[in-house]
Amino acid sequence: MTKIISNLNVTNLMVDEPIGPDNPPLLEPWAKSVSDSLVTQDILQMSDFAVRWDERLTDTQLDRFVEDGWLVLDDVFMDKALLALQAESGFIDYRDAELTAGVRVRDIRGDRIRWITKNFFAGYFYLQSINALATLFNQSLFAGIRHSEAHYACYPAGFGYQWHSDNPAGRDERVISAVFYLNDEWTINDGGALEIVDKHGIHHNVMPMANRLVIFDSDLQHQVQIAHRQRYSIATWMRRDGLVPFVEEDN
Ligand SMILES: O=C(O)CCC(=O)C(=O)O
Ligand SMILES: [Fe+2]
Repeated sequence: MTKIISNLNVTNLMVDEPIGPDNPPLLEPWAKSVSDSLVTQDILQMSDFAVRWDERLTDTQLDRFVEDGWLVLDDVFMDKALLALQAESGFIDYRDAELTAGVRVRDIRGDRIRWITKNFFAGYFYLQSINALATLFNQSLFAGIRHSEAHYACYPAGFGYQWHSDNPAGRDERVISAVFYLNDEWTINDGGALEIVDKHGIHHNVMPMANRLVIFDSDLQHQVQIAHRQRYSIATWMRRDGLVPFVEEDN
């Protein structure tokens, strides 16, 4: 009978340049050696999220936004960026959302969320692109936005978010809200529409379809109708205050 001889106990495992304090893992897209030498078309980059916001938003649309308080843009990002956001949204360790008081009230909002920090890849590029949009709002509407914040959100089937405005009573730091949707093939039977009341008191239903960005004045009342299917989105706020943008620890 052949005897299998293992050398596992005697041979040291050889690792080239072991990872340690002097040799950190190259996990961040902006790590120097990655951006210097390895950038290929396959690596996700900020340019994949570039949108010519000044061309996408005509003067007429901007006027309507001021007049009505809301606006919808479709086909916002290129496929690569959309796919990356969809993929990232599927791998997130979501946390229970909280109301402002820090109390979880499942009856009021059923979404599970994760704030976007530098540790996200696609989400962080998305946030930079939204900052470029905020610059356009500052230049054209004197919106006074100083930074943006965003979280991935997942509404399990059977949940929504009751009527609210994004500025709780007495607050006004949020200037403009923007929600980006990630759901392929969403139909009317899937529920989960964003119902928004415009500045004239007219109700509008917006379906949470992939690659759609709805932008609205943060003071407008809105609700998420009950979704009958898992519903993915990125809720985003452009704010006038100068707070540190990341409100949650990275761990
Ligand atoms: O997902 C949506 O359509 C809106 C979410 C929302 O209103 C919020 O998170 O404040
Ligand atoms: Fe909201």
